[in-house]
Amino acid sequence: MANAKVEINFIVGPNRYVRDSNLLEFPYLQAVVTETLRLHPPSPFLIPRKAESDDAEILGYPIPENAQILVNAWAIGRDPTVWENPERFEPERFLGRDTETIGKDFEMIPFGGGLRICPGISLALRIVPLMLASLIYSFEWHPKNVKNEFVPEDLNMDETFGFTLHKTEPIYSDTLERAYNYFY
Ligand code: HEM
Repeated sequence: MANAKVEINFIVGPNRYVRDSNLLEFPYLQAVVTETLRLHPPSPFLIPRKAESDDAEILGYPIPENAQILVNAWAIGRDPTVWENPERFEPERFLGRDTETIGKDFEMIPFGGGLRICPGISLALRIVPLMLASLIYSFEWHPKNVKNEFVPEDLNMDETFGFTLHKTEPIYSDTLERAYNYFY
């Protein structure tokens, strides 16, 4: 977050708003978003498929006709044969890499792939960084543990699986509460 904040402050300067035209100037922030989508894909099993015939085979496993198929996008993004230190959050691994390859090279498929790839991918890859950049630029974020201390290692990063993936224990933030009280 500190790296992203330095990058955003450098480009946006004081007393202004983050604009969508700034996005190409935030390579680190873009890498943070891509790394987040790799480790925490919001749709961990994509949208279920159905095998339409009985002659399908995947890696030698026969797939019965009408079987419901879930693609584990969460596991693909953490495949140790593809990713170095797969469990580590390292945005640097994406610096200099083109996000246009998401969904095409199948190393990570947070938006699915092929004919039924998420049609909102282009919008999402602009709106999410814009929103995140605005939040980082406009607020100080200090996630606290139950003892009201900021200890990054204490953050519970467990996830609950379902049609969408979410944090089991929400991040509490004074800033979030202040922002909420301000608006409501
Ligand atoms: C970070 C944001 C988003 C993520 C991670 C995401 C992810 C996905 C995934 C994984 C699928 C299933 C693809 C598959 O099964 O192969 C999907 C489908 C879809 N998404 Fe998204 N999506 C996002 C944002 C959006 C937005 C902004 C829109 C629309 C404006 C959108 C519209 C759709 C639609 C209509 C489908 C169904 C496509 C079909 O079945 O043919 N998504 N999305």
